[in-house]
Amino acid sequence: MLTNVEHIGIAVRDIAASNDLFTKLLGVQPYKAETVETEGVATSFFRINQTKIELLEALTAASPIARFLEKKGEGIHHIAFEVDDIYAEMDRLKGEGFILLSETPKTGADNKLVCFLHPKGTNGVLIELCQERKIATKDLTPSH
Ligand SMILES: CC[C@@H](C(=O)O)C(=O)SCCNC(=O)CCNC(=O)[C@H](O)C(C)(C)COP(=O)(O)OP(=O)(O)OC[C@H]1O[C@@H](n2cnc3c(N)ncnc32)[C@H](O)[C@@H]1OP(=O)(O)O
Ligand SMILES: [Co+2]
Repeated sequence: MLTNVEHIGIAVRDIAASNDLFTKLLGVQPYKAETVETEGVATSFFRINQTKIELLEALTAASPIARFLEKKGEGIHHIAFEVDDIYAEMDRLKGEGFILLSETPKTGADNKLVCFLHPKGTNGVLIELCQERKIATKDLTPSH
């Protein structure tokens, strides 16, 4: 099940300049910055109540963000939905005919499991599914 919008991803050319811009716009500073090597991106995150904004700058020419900036310029790059069970959602959405961009979940920011749906199958909007990694409850039970 999709439970809520987890974040909105915005592609930017210069994350330092955009951090200043979004700090002025939102009235809060980014609460974290993270490099995600597998996607070739530097990110920063802003939060207002439950709403999260992810700024993304390309670190390599092969990054999806570099290609996006080249073709479309800066702007909204993706919408990420939190899911309770990413494997179940990937199966369900594949069954509904959506195009998954990976067969298995990848590791995203915050060590979450993520999977993308191709924008060609979603009215031109890149969709990210993301799920918190679950810690087995037995790992939290104190041993006696
Ligand atoms: C930080 C980690 C993580 C998190 O935890 O939050 C992230 O958010 S990572 C974000 C960056 N990673 C990704 O975007 C991974 C998924 N994306 C991809 O695999 C690719 O970008 C793509 C969607 C498959 C497109 O790649 P490719 O086919 O190589 O690029 P093209 O430039 O040729 O695009 C083809 C086609 O698709 C359109 N497009 C591309 N990106 C988007 C987009 N974000 N939104 C809407 N449309 C998009 C592009 O314009 C092309 O259209 P046409 O020109 O009409 O063919
Ligand atoms: Co994202």
